[in-house]
Amino acid sequence: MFNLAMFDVSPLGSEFSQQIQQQIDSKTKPLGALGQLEQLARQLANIQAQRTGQWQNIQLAPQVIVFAGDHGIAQQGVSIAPSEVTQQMVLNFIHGGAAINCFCQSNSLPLHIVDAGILLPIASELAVQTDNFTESRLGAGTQDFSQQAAMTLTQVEQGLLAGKAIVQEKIAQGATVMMFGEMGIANTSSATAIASILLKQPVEQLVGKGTGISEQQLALKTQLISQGVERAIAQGATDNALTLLSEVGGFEIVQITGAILACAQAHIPVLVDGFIVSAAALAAYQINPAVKDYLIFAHQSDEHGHQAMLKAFNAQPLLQLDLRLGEGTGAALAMPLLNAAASFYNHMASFESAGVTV
Ligand SMILES: Cc1cc2ncn([C@H]3O[C@H](COP(=O)(O)O)[C@@H](O)[C@H]3O)c2cc1C
Ligand SMILES: O=C(O)c1cccnc1
Repeated sequence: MFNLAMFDVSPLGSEFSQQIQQQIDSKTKPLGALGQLEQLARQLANIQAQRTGQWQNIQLAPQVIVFAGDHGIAQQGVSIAPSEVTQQMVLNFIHGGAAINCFCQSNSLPLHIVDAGILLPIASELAVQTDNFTESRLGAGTQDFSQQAAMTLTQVEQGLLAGKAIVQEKIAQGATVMMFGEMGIANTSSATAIASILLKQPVEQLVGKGTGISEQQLALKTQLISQGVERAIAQGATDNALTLLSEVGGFEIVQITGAILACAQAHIPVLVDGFIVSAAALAAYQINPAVKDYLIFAHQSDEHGHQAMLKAFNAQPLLQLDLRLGEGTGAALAMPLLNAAASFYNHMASFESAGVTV
């Protein structure tokens, strides 16, 4: 039987905080001079200490996982592209040609692709041959959430567990920091609906142009999302994350939600990408607010509503590059900053060892 207690997360404790702060303050620099990198080092060291008891040396073994899913609402013309592009992009990921492939390559990040429920599965011969690919399909795309629930509660539960299982496998293989990406034509509509319900803000304030739709399409998108949001709220989505995800979620968003919860549960930090992954993070936060302690926000997306989401987490994102792509690209681009935080924390000389007297 599915039980949300399977996603229990404990908040970060403070038993190591003093030693960690002392290590940072002993470094040969004015107190606090490494700014946000110091906060990053504190968070990374603390999470690792909760997991392993070891706080002196931050070890980062990153993993990027991109979840793909299709969305029924795409049929209404709320994106620049049709749903078929989701599968085409999954093939592009597998063949190494997408933006996320380039940034994983340039930052030496391993990339795994998950079919969480795109319209048509990729050819089984290719799926079998590709060892960085997992088939974890909840269906052939969701229903159009402007008209009816996107998926059943059973699919939500399966999706949360599937995301958790995928992450657990990567953790068992040694990953210690996780980045999630997504691909799914029209998934900014789903993410906007989730944000509107959880932030209790009207769709008009959060909706954006996604892939770059026209003003006319934006008006239609706003109206359709609002219809779905209204129904979801009537069904009790405001106080129940499972209802929320079944009403307006996406297969990739649900699996990312389960994956984020599983990371927090295992004391693994998550470097959160843009608008869609942040919506999954909001859903995870609704299920268990303690997840917040394990989240690091990579960047502020150019998608209109992302700022409001970041504000809800009281987050200061690491980068602002006007990205509006998803795929995990913002997270992959921010990973060098985590490496820099670990590097100064692990290797910088102390006043004592360097003989520097201030
Ligand atoms: C070629 C192409 C590659 C992409 N890579 C990420 N997205 C991004 O755009 C989609 C969300 O925007 P919307 O809600 O407007 O459809 C998602 O697939 C997201 O990952 C892409 C979109 C396209 C067209
Ligand atoms: O920030 C994102 O994740 C995003 C924005 C627009 C389109 N796709 C993704």
